[in-house]
Amino acid sequence: MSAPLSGQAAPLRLGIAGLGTVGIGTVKIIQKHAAMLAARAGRPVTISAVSARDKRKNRDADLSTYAWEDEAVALAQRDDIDVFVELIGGDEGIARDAVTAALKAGKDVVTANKALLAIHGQELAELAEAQGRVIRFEAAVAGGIPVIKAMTESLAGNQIRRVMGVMNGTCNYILTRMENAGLPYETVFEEARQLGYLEADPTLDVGGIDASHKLAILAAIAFGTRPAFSDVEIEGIERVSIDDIRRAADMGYRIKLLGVAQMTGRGLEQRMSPCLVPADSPLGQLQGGTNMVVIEGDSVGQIVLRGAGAGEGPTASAVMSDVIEIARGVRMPSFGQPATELIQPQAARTAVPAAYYLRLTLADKPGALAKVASVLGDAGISIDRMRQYGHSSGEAPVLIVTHKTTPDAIDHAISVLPKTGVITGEPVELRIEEV
Ligand SMILES: NC(=O)C1=CN([C@@H]2O[C@H](COP(=O)(O)OP(=O)(O)OC[C@H]3O[C@@H](n4cnc5c(N)ncnc54)[C@H](O)[C@@H]3O)[C@@H](O)[C@H]2O)C=CC1
Ligand SMILES: N[C@@H](CC=O)C(=O)O
Ligand code: NA
Repeated sequence: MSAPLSGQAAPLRLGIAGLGTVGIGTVKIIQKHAAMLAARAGRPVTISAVSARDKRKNRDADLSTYAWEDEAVALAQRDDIDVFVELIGGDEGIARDAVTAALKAGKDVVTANKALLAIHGQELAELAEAQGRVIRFEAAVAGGIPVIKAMTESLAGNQIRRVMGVMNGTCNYILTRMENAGLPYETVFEEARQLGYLEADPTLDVGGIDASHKLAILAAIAFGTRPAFSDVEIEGIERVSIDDIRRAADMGYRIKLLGVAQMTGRGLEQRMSPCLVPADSPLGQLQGGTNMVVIEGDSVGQIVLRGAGAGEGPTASAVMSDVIEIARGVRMPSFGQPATELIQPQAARTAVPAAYYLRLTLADKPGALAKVASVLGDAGISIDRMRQYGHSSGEAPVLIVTHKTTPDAIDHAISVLPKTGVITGEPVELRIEEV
């Protein structure tokens, strides 16, 4: 009887740079499931060498049998590795240098680095193709959710109409915790910091940048365009107040940091902003640090993927899916088609009509509401629902849900409203996304 395939074939040898949450998670899977991985990959998956900033640091895995490199670039160029696994992070500096060095040295690359891909993905994918290598990044978008493979493989027969989702677990944790515990943003932000949820630079999370990196990657795959992170219209969650979360809930909505990408006749729309979604929709129901990606294809209809977007196990699970794909000999182009064929997208600000949520604070005097209604009417905006809240001071909080209107009409109305002299404070305007 012949020996099993995994016993015959040469091992796939990895060099892992970055031994933090994701790096150690990846080492653990390889150590724990060696036989299973070999069977599935058709060959053993081994680690030849590793690299991180501090060799002496105590880590939650036995690394004693692997060679150590102080420099990630040196690791990337070693003769005894086939795949360079970049789990350091950052769009510039060492991660970019090491990935470039690996590709030039003829290695395949697996990375979880969404910032690197969103900003330098085109250049790296072209380099990989020129070298006859692959660069794969399932972990970079929505962590453990297999969204890259879903889009590049399972949905490859569809023209994608729209892709959207909640792709930053920290923001979703903050927003749902604010609602559930009735706490203000600042308190929950501090809680998230204590829990270790925030990136070293928290503005990447709460400023919507991390989620926008992910959206730019998905948009490139969905629409056959070069990744265009700098074209994403970004607004983070810093201005979302507990008041708006409560008022939105009163009207049957939840506030989510939602990314939406779609191709229209005007070009590629990519936006990341706090939006209202129906509380009973799949996105509205999403609690805590979970991610959700919604993909709409012309043949398949709507697909909803939900799961852990971060954390040691889920992210390492995605890294391993790429490693196994490479071990099997699958050579998938990074963005679903050859990088040189991706087109430069024309950036377009969204013109897609939507309903809007407006929260205004009116001076409590006769005719104030009539003036607001007249501004909205003049802008061609029709009111669907309106609610005035009890008040004790001379100010009256008013909530308006409009019928569908254009973003231009809303912008115009918001710019005119303060001139009526009946508005105190900044009007709050949030788009209500149809999901
Ligand atoms: N933590 C998570 O849940 C997720 C992380 N990612 C991405 O995975 C990557 C890694 O993230 P984490 O493991 O969370 O980061 P981490 O901060 O826990 O680990 C980073 C590792 O890189 C090492 N490192 C830093 N500078 C280095 C250098 N010059 N040479 C070699 N190693 C160096 C550090 O020593 C550390 O071991 C990032 O790109 C991140 O955006 C993606 C999805 C989820
Ligand atoms: N900071 C990110 C981690 C993974 O990408 C998040 O909160 O989702
Ligand atoms: Na993923």
